[in-house]
Amino acid sequence: MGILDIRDLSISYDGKSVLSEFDLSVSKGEKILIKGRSGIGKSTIFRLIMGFGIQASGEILLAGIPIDADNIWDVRKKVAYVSQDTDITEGKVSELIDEVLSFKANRLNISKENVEAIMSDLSLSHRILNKEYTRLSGGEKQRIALVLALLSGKDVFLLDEVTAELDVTLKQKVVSMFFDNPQWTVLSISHDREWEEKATNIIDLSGKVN
Ligand SMILES: Nc1ncnc2c1ncn2[C@@H]1O[C@H](COP(=O)(O)OP(=O)(O)OP(=O)(O)O)[C@@H](O)[C@H]1O
Repeated sequence: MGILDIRDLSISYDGKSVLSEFDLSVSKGEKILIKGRSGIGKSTIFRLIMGFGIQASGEILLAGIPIDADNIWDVRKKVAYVSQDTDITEGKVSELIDEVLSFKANRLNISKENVEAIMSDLSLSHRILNKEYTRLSGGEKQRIALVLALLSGKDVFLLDEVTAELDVTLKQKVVSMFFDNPQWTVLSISHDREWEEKATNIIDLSGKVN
């Protein structure tokens, strides 16, 4: 049993099979790249793990416990999800960061210097703190969403195309930020080769689908 287990997962939309009898077992600390052509069902897997209302058969377990409607909020407390849709929130960037840091569990180890170091690694100037999130560029939103995930204190990450809008240097930095921590379990959906080069396991969904 892993930190995350997917067993016999099948999904279809309007009679068309998207995923069929899909199995995956992820051990703590693994760094997984999920790839496969557009529309094959990669994002659907993440949405199911986070409990975003899709009918499916099969089972998903987090640390051995089947995810269901009663415990989905526990799952969301433990798993950081950065979706392709970066229009996730609104408010000033500084307020969003303060909100994440205000959760008791996160206050323990994170200082203002940590935040500044992460932002500087992602080439984000401190001036962005005063901007409205909704006014940021696509790449800036993506990087702030990553900062929020990195500060969340969680240790399982589902990252959906989070480097798509970044330049090569930033892509490499983001991959290192998530993959270099041996404690973190990371599943990344991406077409970027920077993830493929460092992943411990590559799941290619092509050929697994009807
Ligand atoms: N709510 C929905 N209703 C109907 N069809 C859906 C729904 N959500 C996803 N689909 C379909 O399921 C298939 C898989 O979608 P998904 O977003 O998982 O693909 P993906 O592999 O992540 O693609 P991409 O690489 O383009 O992001 C697509 O054909 C999509 O149109």
